[in-house]
Amino acid sequence: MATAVAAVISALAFFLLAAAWSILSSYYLTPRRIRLAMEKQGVRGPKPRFLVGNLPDIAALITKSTSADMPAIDHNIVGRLLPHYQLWSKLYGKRFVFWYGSEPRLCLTDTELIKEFLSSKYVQISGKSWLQLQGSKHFIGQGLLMANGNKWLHQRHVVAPAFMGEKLKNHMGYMVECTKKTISALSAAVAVAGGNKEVEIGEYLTRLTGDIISRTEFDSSYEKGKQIFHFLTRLQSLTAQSSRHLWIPAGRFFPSKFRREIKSLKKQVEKLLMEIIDSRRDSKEIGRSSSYGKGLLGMLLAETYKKEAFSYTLELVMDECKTFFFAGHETSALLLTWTVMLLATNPEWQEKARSEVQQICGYQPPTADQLPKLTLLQMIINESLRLYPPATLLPRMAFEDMKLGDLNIPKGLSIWIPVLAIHHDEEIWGRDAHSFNPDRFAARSFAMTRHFLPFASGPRNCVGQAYAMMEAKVILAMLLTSFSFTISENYRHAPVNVLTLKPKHGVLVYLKPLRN
Ligand code: HEM
Repeated sequence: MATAVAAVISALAFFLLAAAWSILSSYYLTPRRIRLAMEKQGVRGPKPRFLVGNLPDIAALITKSTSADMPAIDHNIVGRLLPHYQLWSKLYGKRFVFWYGSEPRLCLTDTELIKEFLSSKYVQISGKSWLQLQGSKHFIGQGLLMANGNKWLHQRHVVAPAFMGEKLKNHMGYMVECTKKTISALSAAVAVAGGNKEVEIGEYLTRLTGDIISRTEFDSSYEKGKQIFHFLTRLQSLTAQSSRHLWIPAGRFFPSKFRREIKSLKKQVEKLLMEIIDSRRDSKEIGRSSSYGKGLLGMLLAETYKKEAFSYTLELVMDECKTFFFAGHETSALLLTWTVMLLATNPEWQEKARSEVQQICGYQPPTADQLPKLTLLQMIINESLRLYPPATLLPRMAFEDMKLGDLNIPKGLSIWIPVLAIHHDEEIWGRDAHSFNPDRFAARSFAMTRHFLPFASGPRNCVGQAYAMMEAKVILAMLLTSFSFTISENYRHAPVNVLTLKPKHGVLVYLKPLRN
């Protein structure tokens, strides 16, 4: 008996010691090693507090800068959304280290170094950090956005073809069909109001991009896909709220009032996904269908049957479906919403874009061959992505020591790329950096430069970039030939950064039908 008790006590002591060592190493020794390594190279930053780092400073600065709406429609939004970047870059230079809890982050704005860091040379030894993985565990899990190393490489290789070439062109039919429905809904709303109606356009565009991605993923099971996405939207918001304390030691074990709802939503989503998956398998097995479906889900299901070293499990298929919904729907809706706001406040550009669309497409929805000819529209979209990039930041962690230009980056340091600040930098874009001037993209090559990062760059850039551009052009072209839009006097300009860059109160515009 005494030996058994002694064994339990020593196991417990061992466990406690291991836990204490892990906490000491993660929350003190490693951060200290990284801080000293960076200080040696002259890279400094605000003084961190024990455990919380600079989080209280960041929270206080953002709370202050976003406490009120902006007094006018001003595109100079860096100080509002990244006040900590603005303050610390003035004090310590454009390279500085700050602390997200006990995670050190190197702010990097040198676009030459960023290009190198995002290149294929470093793609396998950098990626998503533990904090990011934990935060999205119950939401998008191990899908492409959160995968690292070889797993990422394999997953990317499997899904990328669904968003290229002929497959991409096949999605265009869905885009046109869904946009027609949205235009009918908007026309009906306007008709009720007697021809000039104020609408919050963001709501319509979010539903529209949700419908389109649902078709792209699930083709014939689209209605069920929409149900899934309804649950996922709630799941996304709950997981974001419940992961706020992850930076605290053992924070993931804290009781969360959302835990039960998260579990139940996750179950509901997975049940619906399994129903679609089972019906696809049945159809294929009884010979009613020759494949598992044309959409992304069909492609992924086919992968589960491959006998290769890496094959998709059903869990990973589900994570991938959730990832593509998350990554491919809100970002696109935001691009469209901000573009409508910019066109509604710049009527001369709205008219120019409309003339171009009418000249090239008449009053018909654009065809795939016509899209590259919509060059003014492309310039407008680029300028919108520059001023209001839906993804304002790119965080990546170094998994190994690496040499980046003149910098030695120690393993465990997160690189924080403030895309919004780079897009508004007067040294890069000139003195009108905060103005809406699509002409700056007239020289096509500017969009290709290392200074323009709305979709990141390198091999781990946005896999849906061509899809997003095609979708934006189709929807904007169809909206422009259906309505003219002016900004409502009730619109309040209040960009906020909650994972993505959003208009806090939506975008209120008056729509006027151009045809009966
Ligand atoms: C205007 C719309 C969009 C913007 C601004 C955008 C932006 C981005 C950015 C900045 C990244 C890199 C994120 C990071 O590594 O931290 C990314 C990755 C990704 N995007 Fe997009 N995206 C858009 C639309 C889409 C669409 C339509 C899809 C899918 C159909 C999509 C799917 C993805 C996926 C799966 C990744 C992860 C890629 C990887 O890690 O290999 N995105 N996107």
